[in-house]
Amino acid sequence: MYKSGAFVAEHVTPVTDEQVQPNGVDLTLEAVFEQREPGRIGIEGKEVGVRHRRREHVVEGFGENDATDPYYLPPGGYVARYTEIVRIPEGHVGFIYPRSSLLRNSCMLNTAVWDAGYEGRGEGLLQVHHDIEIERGARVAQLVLCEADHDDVYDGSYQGENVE
Ligand SMILES: O=c1ccn([C@H]2C[C@H](O)[C@@H](COP(=O)(O)OP(=O)(O)OP(=O)(O)O)O2)c(=O)[nH]1
Repeated sequence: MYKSGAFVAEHVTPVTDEQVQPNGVDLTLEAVFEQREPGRIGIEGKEVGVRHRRREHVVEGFGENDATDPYYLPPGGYVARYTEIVRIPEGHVGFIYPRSSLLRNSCMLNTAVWDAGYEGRGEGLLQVHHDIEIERGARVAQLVLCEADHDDVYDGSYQGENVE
């Protein structure tokens, strides 16, 4: 059974009333990264290739704008990091869906499974199929939690990621 947005909100920090939806909690965009070096998925182990944080105001041909300008993203694949720290409680599994306004603007957020016991500021693959502007701090995704059986809890290399 999927849990209510109010329940999900207890496991997201920080969270405002505006982010709490009937069935989940909206997550906001903290940063956008562009991959510069190859990564590697091995039979044992994996490596994330070098990525560079994209500046908010890169607009081809328009020079430097104000630091408060939104991200201007031409078509391509980007790694999006969420602002909020998410904790997946035991007895649950998390899924993130893109905000539908992204799809309606020819963009997609690809996501994987959020394991019971995971805590951190996670990331997703932002596919841009048509130029789009996204403000830092804008809602881009929705986290939902579903009750789930499991044996162990998450103890992988991304545990505690991006949490100072
Ligand atoms: O779209 C997603 C999906 C999951 N996660 C977080 C939560 C999840 O619990 C953790 C690890 O995900 P996964 O188990 O898929 O990573 P892996 O590639 O198998 O690495 P590891 O073996 O270190 O867990 O990353 C994200 O940040 N984004």
